[in-house]
Amino acid sequence: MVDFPHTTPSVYRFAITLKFTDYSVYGYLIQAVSEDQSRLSRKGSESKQVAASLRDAKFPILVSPRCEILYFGETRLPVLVRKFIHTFSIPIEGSLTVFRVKICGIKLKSDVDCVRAAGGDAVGLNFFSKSVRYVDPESVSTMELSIHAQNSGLKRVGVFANASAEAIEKAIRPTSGHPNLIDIIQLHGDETLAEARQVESIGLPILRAIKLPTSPMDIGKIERSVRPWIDAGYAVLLDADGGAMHGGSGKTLDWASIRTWAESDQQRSTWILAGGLHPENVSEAIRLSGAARVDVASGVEEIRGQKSYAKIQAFCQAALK
Ligand SMILES: O=C(O)c1ccccc1NCC(=O)[C@H](O)[C@H](O)COP(=O)(O)O
Repeated sequence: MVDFPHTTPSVYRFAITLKFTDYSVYGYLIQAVSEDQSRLSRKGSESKQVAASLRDAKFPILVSPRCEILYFGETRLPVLVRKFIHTFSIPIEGSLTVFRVKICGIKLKSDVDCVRAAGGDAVGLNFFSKSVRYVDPESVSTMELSIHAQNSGLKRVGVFANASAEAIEKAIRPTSGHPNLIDIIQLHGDETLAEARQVESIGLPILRAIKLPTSPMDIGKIERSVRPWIDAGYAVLLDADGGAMHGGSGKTLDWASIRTWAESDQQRSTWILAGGLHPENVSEAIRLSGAARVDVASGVEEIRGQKSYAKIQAFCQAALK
């Protein structure tokens, strides 16, 4: 897996490393990539340092002599490369380089400033109208909030629940010609894979929230919930089932179960721990679950729907230590 420093988020939204051993698929890939009009370099890359030195290069895809594909895309993987991955069942070793700490449901520019100062690297803009954290995508204040988050170097994750692809697209680009309000689409409802595929056409990476029971689970239960989404190329956010409100429930998952599943996952898929985290339990949650990435909404609020700066600060400090 290649992880870039978070200092250049506007250059690299994510990097993916794929490994394969059968050289016959190599030709297929080159064809797929060039058909997709992506620029291709056959220079090798064997270390993080080499990959990092390519930061300013203009090659979104790099196939190394060791048969690794590195993709440095601004948006999702090119369609034909995705097809390639599925056709040959290539295990994805790294996936969306998303974020380490996301503070979800921000509403104010001062929330953004606080997240940035605390060391968080992503904010969630909640576009689910029934949420207490909802922000109207068509309002000027939301547009300004989004621009401020982008200028602050934070990833902007748009949270949706059961919205159609058309509605999501409209929310992301409320006026024609306006830049996207967000960088990543978080699907937090009961969307099917087929519906998510339609959302893909928008051209932004998708993060799939998987709502799990709060009680202990066996590997099979978690695996059945997450695997179809991981196989489809999405990063997953593991959240406690919040019932009709979908998210922001403040309920915790059984972290030991999550760890057992994660350790059994040979693909080492990208996943984010969410659900009931707060400044006092986040380091324990990370220790028990093995999470490398965390997300929080209600746990950094004193008044429901209103962020507490002391809590954001304490949360980030505990999560990043
Ligand atoms: O936060 C909400 O109100 C919400 C409503 C509907 C769908 C998703 C929502 N939040 C998405 C998130 O990513 C939350 O951070 C996640 O559900 C965890 O919430 P919490 O348990 O409050 O930390």
